[in-house]
Amino acid sequence: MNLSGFWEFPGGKVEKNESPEACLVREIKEELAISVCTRLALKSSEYSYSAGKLIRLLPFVCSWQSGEITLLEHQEVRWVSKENIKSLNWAPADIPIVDELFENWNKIQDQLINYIK
Ligand SMILES: Nc1nc2c([nH]c(=O)n2[C@H]2C[C@H](O)[C@@H](COP(=O)(O)OP(=O)(O)OP(=O)(O)O)O2)c(=O)[nH]1
Repeated sequence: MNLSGFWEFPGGKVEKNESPEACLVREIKEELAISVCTRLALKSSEYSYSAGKLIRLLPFVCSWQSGEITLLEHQEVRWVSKENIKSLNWAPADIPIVDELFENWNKIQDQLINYIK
């Protein structure tokens, strides 16, 4: 809630003995009610919102496997294009991830095309 009003990628904290990929699949199911598959890891981002507390974001590009998006925990969801991604008010820790997506948009799309059935 202290990041209320900022845009974030769906996700959450890794539980004990859980891989980052399994965590993301679980969190997206809990938050958006859809099943996804992790496809591509992006660079991690470390950020300190308060002294002595560091968070590390481990981003993955995913493909949507099944289900319809239902907002179970968030206020709003939005699909964004390359043209719009930088204009959103992102949580500070997300900015390097947004920059990586923006810089590599076409390359990432080319890599993901292999997963389209
Ligand atoms: N999911 C997510 N969290 C982010 C992003 N950017 C960012 O700074 N954060 C921060 C907010 C939180 O301090 C932390 C993730 O915590 P969370 O509240 O989403 O985790 P969770 O679902 O496991 O929540 P909880 O069980 O602890 O309540 O990372 C982002 O893009 N996505």
